[in-house]
Amino acid sequence: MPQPLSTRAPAKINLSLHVLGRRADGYHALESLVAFAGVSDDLQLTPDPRLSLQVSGPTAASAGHDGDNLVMKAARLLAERVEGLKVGTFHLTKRLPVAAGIGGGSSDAAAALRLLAQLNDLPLSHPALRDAARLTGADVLVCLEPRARMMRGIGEELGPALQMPPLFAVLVNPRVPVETPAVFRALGLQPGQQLQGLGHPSAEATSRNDLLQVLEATRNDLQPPALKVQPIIEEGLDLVSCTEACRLVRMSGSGATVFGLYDDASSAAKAARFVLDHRPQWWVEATELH
Ligand SMILES: C[C@@](CO)(OP(=O)(O)O)[C@H](O)COP(=O)(O)OP(=O)(O)OC[C@H]1O[C@@H](n2ccc(N)nc2=O)[C@H](O)[C@@H]1O
Ligand SMILES: Nc1ncnc2c1ncn2[C@@H]1O[C@H](COP(=O)(O)OP(=O)(O)O)[C@@H](O)[C@H]1O
Repeated sequence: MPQPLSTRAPAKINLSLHVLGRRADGYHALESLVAFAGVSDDLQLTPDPRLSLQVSGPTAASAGHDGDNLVMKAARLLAERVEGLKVGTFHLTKRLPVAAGIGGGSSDAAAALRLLAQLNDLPLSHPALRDAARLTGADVLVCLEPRARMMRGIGEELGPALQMPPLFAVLVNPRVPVETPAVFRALGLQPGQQLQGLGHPSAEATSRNDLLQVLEATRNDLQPPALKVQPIIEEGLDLVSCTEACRLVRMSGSGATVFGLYDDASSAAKAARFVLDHRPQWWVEATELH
């Protein structure tokens, strides 16, 4: 029996997200500082001539039919581009909430591409791998090498990995899915419409205080339209705002997950207990962002 290969698929957090306009093809041009959390899904690949997927874990049911899973989409797109690609059986342990603004599906797809790259001795810079990532979804490329960095365009322009001081965070999701296209639609931009960008400050910060100052000068432009689509997000923002020693509260991606940032791990853990005490049914995690 061949040994399985395994990797983590960490949650993606948009620390900032500026919308610069809407392209003629309907997609929105973005500028976002992306980081990755300690909480994740897990993916294993056991080599086999046939490509297949099994999904288990607490949020497996909400991830949809296995055949439509982004893990399979990414693997198929790579197999179409690399002749004789060795494949196998994927086993996904799904823990992250689905349609939550933390790119769980994108991170799973990127994890699948990393495992296939390892099995086939392909470098992560291989053009077929990067094409498969881009074609699977806008957020997949940034998840391929999950390190904090700037992301621009619709996710195809990536900056270098940033030496970011670790941020201690609480992640809060009401377990209500929010569909990304609905939030972009609620922004109400016409194709071809440009926005007056304020410009994104440099995220190359040396200390946590510097980084928090940079983040305070940024925003998530999808937060107001997401609140219109799913007003429960406001409850998450309010609860996290009430936690002790919270330095910044914001929504990630198109929601509904919101995050709070703290100076140390114990404040983040305390904040998680506070939110869970008030909303025992919600998904709440204290974690580090890198
Ligand atoms: C908003 C972000 C921010 O990181 O994250 P999430 O909230 O999904 O986590 C991403 O841009 C989401 O990326 P991803 O979830 O991969 O999007 P895709 O599947 O490619 O696109 C879903 C739909 O969202 C809209 N879309 C997506 C990205 C973009 N830059 N402009 C868009 O208008 C389009 O309507 C598209 O059909
Ligand atoms: N592996 C997967 N994990 C989560 N969702 C998936 C996966 N594969 C396909 N999907 C579909 O992708 C959509 C977006 O899911 P997800 O990546 O969790 O969203 P978000 O980026 O907003 O957190 C969902 O509607 C879901 O049905």
